Amino acid sequence: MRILVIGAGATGGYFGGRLLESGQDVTFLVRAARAAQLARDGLVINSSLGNVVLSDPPTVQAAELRGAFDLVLLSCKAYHLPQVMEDMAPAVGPQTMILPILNGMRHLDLLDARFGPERVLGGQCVIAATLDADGVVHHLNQSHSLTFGERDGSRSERVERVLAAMSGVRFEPRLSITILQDMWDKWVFLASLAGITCLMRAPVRDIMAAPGGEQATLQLLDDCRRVAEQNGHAPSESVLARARGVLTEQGSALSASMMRDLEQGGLIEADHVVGDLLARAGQSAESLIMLRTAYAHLKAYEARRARRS
Ligand SMILES: NC(=O)C1=CN([C@@H]2O[C@H](COP(=O)(O)OP(=O)(O)OC[C@H]3O[C@@H](n4cnc5c(N)ncnc54)[C@H](OP(=O)(O)O)[C@@H]3O)[C@@H](O)[C@H]2O)C=CC1
Ligand SMILES: CC(C)(CO)C(=O)C(=O)O
Repeated sequence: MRILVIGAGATGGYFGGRLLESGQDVTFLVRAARAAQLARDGLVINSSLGNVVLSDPPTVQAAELRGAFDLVLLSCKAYHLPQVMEDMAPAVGPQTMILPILNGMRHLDLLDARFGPERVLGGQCVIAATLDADGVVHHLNQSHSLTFGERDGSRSERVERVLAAMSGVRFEPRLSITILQDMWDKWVFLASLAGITCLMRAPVRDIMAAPGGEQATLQLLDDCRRVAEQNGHAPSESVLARARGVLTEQGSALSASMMRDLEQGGLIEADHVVGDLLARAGQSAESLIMLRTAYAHLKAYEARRARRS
């Protein structure tokens, strides 16, 4: 299976690197600076689940991209998606599967409109990873699952092939027949985690140590849950119980990747992860005070960042 990984950043570098490590036919679509870095230093993954240095990993830049790939693993940030869709278009043929692992949901609509819904799988990953200034991928926790599936819930021959290509890799591949619900479940959790850790500029443990921190977190989770329910994707009680447990765990160092981006003064996926959820609440958005506050805070950060640069 010819696999094109879009971007060799935190998630693309990790999952693409693991696929390459296991002998799969992987090429990274990268921009010039990352191409030079990878040619010089290799793709370096630091992980408590196994370090690896992959020297001279196969890369391609947009202008050189020719011929269809079997699978495109899409791992860019949402704000880069319009340009990425232009750049990856030559790699998408009639049989190509596009597997996005972005947080949120809106990218599905954009990909459907550009490439046709029949080419777009559902997907998500659970991992905490970051790319440092030297281009090293740091895996920060013990999770590294990549879940994917047909959005109509079928176990098609093509997704079985993806699963087979991922067998034996050093991450957890999961073929799901409920991928849309899985994506909504993760979105509810992630929007809560990103919203609260950015708002409080702190990981979970410090929020739990603050008066009212737990209450604010649970209120935000409930706001996100209400939007999912309104859109026909209410999380189950067990999913919610797990989310509550993780979001309020005493002593937990967990924070969202959005908080890491924000603390570094970088771009953030405010509209994609939090704004789009609020937009899907329609008229009820008025009553979602914590979700609206979290979004207003992220937009204020963006406005300040834009003014300063
Ligand atoms: N990091 C995490 O722990 C997690 C992230 N996610 C989600 O995964 C998605 C990706 O996040 P993450 O991996 O952290 O992001 P990163 O910013 O680390 O990686 C994205 C990469 O995409 C590359 N890129 C952007 N535009 C192009 C282009 N036109 N052509 C080629 N490459 C391009 C960037 O390359 P360049 O160096 O050239 O800018 C960058 O390295 C997001 O939606 C995020 O929310 C989900 C779970 C966990
Ligand atoms: C919540 C987490 C760590 C799970 O993968 C994530 O998606 C993120 O921080 O962006």
